Amino acid sequence: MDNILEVTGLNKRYNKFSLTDVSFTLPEGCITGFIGANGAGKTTTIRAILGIIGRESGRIRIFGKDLEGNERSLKNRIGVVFDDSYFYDELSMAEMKSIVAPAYDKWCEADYRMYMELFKLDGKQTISTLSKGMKMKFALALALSHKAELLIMDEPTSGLDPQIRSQILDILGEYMKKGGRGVFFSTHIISDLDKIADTIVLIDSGRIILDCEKDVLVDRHRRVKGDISWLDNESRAMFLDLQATDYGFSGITARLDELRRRMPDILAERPDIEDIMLAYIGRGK
Ligand SMILES: Nc1ncnc2c1ncn2[C@@H]1O[C@H](COP(=O)(O)OP(=O)(O)OP(=O)(O)O)[C@@H](O)[C@H]1O
Repeated sequence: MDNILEVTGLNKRYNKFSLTDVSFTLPEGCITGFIGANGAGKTTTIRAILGIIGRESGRIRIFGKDLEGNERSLKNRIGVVFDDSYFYDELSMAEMKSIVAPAYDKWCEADYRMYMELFKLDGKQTISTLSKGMKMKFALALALSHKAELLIMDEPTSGLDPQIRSQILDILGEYMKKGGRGVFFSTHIISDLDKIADTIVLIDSGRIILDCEKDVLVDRHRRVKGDISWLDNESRAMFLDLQATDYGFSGITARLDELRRRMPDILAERPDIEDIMLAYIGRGK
């Protein structure tokens, strides 16, 4: 399987924040969820990938090509959605589309009309009068109407109601049915990941701390519970995150077998992705 997107050793420095040695890949046929706390560096990473902001070092390869020197041809193959899209508020959607469409060699008016109809959007409506959900759908219609093979989206479902979110996720599922494609999207909504992500990349304070298939991630971890008297310093160290009271403990571990050997009576449950994410970023629930 080829990689659609490869980010290697990306470093970007702001005054009070740095992306440090950010590396991950998006394999063909994969939907990757990009997660992390507020301010962890998701938008900065996405902007650096797209060349919207510069970087100190690092390599970005899209469809096996460096962004530098291939910007025009690569951007033709990428659909981009930001959570606050750069639209001219005073224009109608149809006018905005007329500005965007000529930027793409493979703009497909039929696809655009199909998505506008699916989303029940009327092109004559002025952008300033659109609700957040309508704006997001319009952004998605634009991103999906030029035969893009890679979708990069920054929080495409944030602030949307469950019905619209579900519709957008279904469309992404449909989009992936055609081979050779990939989706990379940031989100705070863990149920989005449950529904459609194949792999998960977790960023914390500008560093990638997990890059893993979703199912493998969940299989590898367990929430373990037991009596407080069973814990000693060595077993405590086997948890990523541990909450203990006078009576019992509960924690996330990737070392279930070792813990079972030391404490045969522990209870082990499958954690959800949020449990695992919080354990890795060190905050606990
Ligand atoms: N142009 C800039 N100049 C200086 N600092 C910036 C700039 N843009 C972003 N930052 C800082 O970089 C850090 C990461 O911001 P970023 O928007 O990438 O986080 P995020 O993970 O997308 O957060 P959220 O989930 O809240 O959207 C923040 O501390 C932010 O203040």
